[in-house]
Amino acid sequence: MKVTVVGAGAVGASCAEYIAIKDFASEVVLLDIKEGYAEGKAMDLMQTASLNGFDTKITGSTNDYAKTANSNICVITSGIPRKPGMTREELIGINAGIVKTVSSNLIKHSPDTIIIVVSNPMDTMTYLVHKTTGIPKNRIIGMGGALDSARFKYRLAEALGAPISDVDGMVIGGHSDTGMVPLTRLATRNSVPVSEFISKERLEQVLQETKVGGATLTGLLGTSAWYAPGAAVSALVQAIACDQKKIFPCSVLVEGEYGLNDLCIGAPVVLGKNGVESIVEINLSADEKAQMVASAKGVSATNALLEL
Ligand SMILES: NC(=O)c1ccc[n+]([C@@H]2O[C@H](COP(=O)([O-])OP(=O)(O)OC[C@H]3O[C@@H](n4cnc5c(N)ncnc54)[C@H](O)[C@@H]3O)[C@@H](O)[C@H]2O)c1
Ligand SMILES: O=C(O)C[C@H](O)C(=O)O
Repeated sequence: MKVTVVGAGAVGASCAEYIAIKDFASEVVLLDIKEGYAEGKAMDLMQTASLNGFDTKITGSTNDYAKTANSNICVITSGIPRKPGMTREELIGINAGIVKTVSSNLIKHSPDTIIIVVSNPMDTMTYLVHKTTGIPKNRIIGMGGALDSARFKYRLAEALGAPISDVDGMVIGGHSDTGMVPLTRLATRNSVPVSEFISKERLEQVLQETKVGGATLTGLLGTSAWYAPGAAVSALVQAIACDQKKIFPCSVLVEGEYGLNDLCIGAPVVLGKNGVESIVEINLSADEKAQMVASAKGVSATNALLEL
């Protein structure tokens, strides 16, 4: 199993590290445009192998896509992150050009690859990859919901005073400060609805904290987060590489699912060796459906800014 990660910055390196530590891939290629940067990160990570006990071979490349040839999975993290006070949508001007060039180079060398898009604004960047590469929709996956759901579980556990492993919950919709749809109605503590443990008001606070999870970290760090994003990407890569058939909310092209068309947006999907094996349509309440429609409107408005 060969995995390429484009962008050896904060998220790309964290993602490569988690993939290596889980030890399911034979090879990870890190590629960056900055001279020597990916090679340096790869060497540093390889020097953790004997300490962390993995055999995954990590190599670096300065913009040489020949080294990525025949990758089974390619992750795109190249592009600029936001600064405090910015929205993810404001990154479109620079990141669209980067994602378009990078995805085209990847496909040239790995025509059968599955692409995971991370660069922001992620739903729009995922749509851009659809529009410009023409590869089948099951092989283009945007990472956002897996991260947002992890943050949701963190906030739920905090509110419940429970261990995170006791909590389950999912966030669908767009990966934006206003577009996320945390499914509080379906969240559970060991299969008991969380509403049985905490008040409506506290649950509303959890929902709001989840939606601005990325912005909160950006305010604290001065740039956006990388540990949980890297871990979320590595979980998707592992589900595909190991054909786990696990459900994750991912940004995928919807063609009628949830009543939506012609955009990529977060929905629960089964991930396996073919990438998106299926989109799972869960029964949403009228309010949740309305939130999905509003979220889709926001994503489509950003998509309209693309020069396709
Ligand atoms: N979808 C998500 O949940 C999620 C989570 C975190 C970050 N992000 C996004 O991921 C992106 C990367 O964030 P980061 O914190 O790693 O940023 P970073 O600045 O640390 O790293 C980005 C890297 O991309 C490289 N790069 C730029 N143009 C390139 C090109 N054409 N080819 C190859 N490499 C190129 C840069 O040299 C840099 O090393 C940002 O757009 C950020 O908003 C998304
Ligand atoms: O918040 C950001 O800009 C980065 C990422 O989308 C995140 O949610 O951490």
